[in-house]
Amino acid sequence: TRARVMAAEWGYSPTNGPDVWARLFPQAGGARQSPVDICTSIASSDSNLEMKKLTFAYESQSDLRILNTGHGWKVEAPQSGSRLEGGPLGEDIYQLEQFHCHWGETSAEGSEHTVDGRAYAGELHLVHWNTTKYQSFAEAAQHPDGLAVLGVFFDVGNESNDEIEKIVSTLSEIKFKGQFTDIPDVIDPTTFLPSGLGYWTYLGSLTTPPCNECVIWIVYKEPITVTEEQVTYH
Ligand SMILES: COc1ccc(N[C@H](NS(N)(=O)=O)Oc2ccccc2)cc1OC
Ligand SMILES: [Zn+2]
Repeated sequence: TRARVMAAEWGYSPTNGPDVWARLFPQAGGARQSPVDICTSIASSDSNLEMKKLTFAYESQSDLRILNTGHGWKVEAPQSGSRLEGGPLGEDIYQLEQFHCHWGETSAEGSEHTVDGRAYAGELHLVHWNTTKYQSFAEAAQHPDGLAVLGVFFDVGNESNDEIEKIVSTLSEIKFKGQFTDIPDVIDPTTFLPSGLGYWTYLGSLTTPPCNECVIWIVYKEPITVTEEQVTYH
């Protein structure tokens, strides 16, 4: 039936959106689903998180492939030389796999997480997987400590972000879902991170189907500034 056909293509409308994802993707009905609203008044500061500082090391890469996923863009950036560790990640080392962005029709909305009910213009996700315990990204995505995703909020301001511009400037070549192209510039993921490194962390899930409950979320408190053009659909 049409309803079944619609549900097979998940999205964000009333007939195929988050409220019905659990029909096709059972994990979407789970107890640790993302995104969440971060209530800063009940977020507790955890002293042993400070003890083991979160540290990261990335490589610079050029000719990265960017894909239009139909729900945003994704840059495949497997970096065997990258390391994310410490903080909430225990003794395990996580490696960068890809990064992608969520944004909205206007700069009034677009982020997946909200902070005390407030949405940001967009949100960048740097996705890492646990190479200490698992042999592949796909395997890691089946385990509760398999993935670690760094979230960085976008605030709209007057200055553009040069690194984001390297990505956004290629979007005109991939207007349709499934299209991809290579980013000629050298990209250093370190430059996406805010200067203030305070963060919130919680155990959650992929925010889209299949909604696997396999993500240790690390959401930076400080947004980075981009221009309106850099975070809105054209
Ligand atoms: C099986 O592996 C995955 C399957 C699906 C997603 N979706 C992802 N979820 S998120 N926001 O939690 O990273 O969302 C997007 C949205 C736009 C572009 C790319 C990803 C991520 C996965 O691995 C990270
Ligand atoms: Zn995401």
